[in-house]
Amino acid sequence: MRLFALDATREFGERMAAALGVDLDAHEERVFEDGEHKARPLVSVRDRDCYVVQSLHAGPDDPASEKLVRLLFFAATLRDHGARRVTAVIPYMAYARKDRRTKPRDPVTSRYAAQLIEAAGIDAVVTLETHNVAAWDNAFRIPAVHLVPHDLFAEPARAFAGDAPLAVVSPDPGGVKRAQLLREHLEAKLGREIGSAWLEKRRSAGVVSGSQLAGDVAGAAAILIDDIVSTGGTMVRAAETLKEAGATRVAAFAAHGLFIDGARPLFESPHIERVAVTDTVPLFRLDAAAAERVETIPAAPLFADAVRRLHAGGSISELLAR
Ligand SMILES: Nc1ncnc2c1ncn2[C@@H]1O[C@H](COP(=O)(O)O)[C@@H](O)[C@H]1O
Ligand SMILES: O=P(O)(O)OC[C@H]1O[C@H](OP(=O)(O)OP(=O)(O)O)[C@H](O)[C@@H]1O
Repeated sequence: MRLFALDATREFGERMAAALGVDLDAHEERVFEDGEHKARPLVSVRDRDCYVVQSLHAGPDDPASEKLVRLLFFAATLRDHGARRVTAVIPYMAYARKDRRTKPRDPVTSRYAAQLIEAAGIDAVVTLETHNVAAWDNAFRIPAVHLVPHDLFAEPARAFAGDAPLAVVSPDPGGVKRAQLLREHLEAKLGREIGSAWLEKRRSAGVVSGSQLAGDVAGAAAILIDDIVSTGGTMVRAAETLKEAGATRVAAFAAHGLFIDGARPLFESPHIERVAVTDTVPLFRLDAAAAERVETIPAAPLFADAVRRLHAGGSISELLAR
């Protein structure tokens, strides 16, 4: 096996390598004077099963599209030099939110990103909790592994709720299945019944509307679960509605913490007691006080386990059933 982490995702790659008990394989990334770049492996990849780690969130130094292009070019380079298989390990998948047309003549960018990945000669992809699982599954013809963070959230959920009644809530209709699966996982893990609810939400031209709540959260500690926290607006709106409906406390859990502009509304909200995300996106947009309030759960061991199984022909379904 060869395990590479591109420079922008070096730290996450190192955490994966540590979980796998290996060192990252060496590569070189150079930027030319005009801003163009090249990357090459510094070890032979002939007949090797290669894994390339690159998280496609924007910032702190490069936009998402730059990181995507670097991943594509490096994967193509590995193929050119005889790699037997190339798997892209993408902790945070960019452009996943543009999974459908919402305006006339809109793009479906999530599918175009998948087409580019396939065109670069990548044989398989692995990501964590993308925006729309159906869109992810349908965009690729190559094996596309979708990991979920349910087990990563079990201990934070237990610590948050204690013995109080607990409800798992989706802040929008698109996340109902995600919340349902987390709730089922937590019921099995915590050994007790957990309630559910979901909220109405519509985003158009940058404006978010809708606030109806389906489900009963009165007297319960509520965990909001989402794929991403971006500005934090979705979580704040949902937390207000839950408190009005009688939830005693609210926590905001998401797989990916983008925390755009420091997500100030989230950290200033009197309604959100706890924030938990995985480490697929570093907290570079948060000041020290906000970062202190975030519980960051390592996802690298989960990715390492997935890579171990992919390399050995093991079961990903078993991994996700834990
Ligand atoms: N990066 C994105 N930020 C905000 N909204 C996004 C992003 N990517 C896709 N979307 C989706 O676009 C529509 C809203 O866009 P309109 O042009 O106003 O229809 C909404 O479904 C977002 O999820
Ligand atoms: O922190 P925020 O800035 O509120 O952004 C985060 C929200 O944005 C995404 O949904 P989006 O509204 O784009 O999805 P949809 O239109 O597909 O429901 C995501 O699933 C979160 O719910």
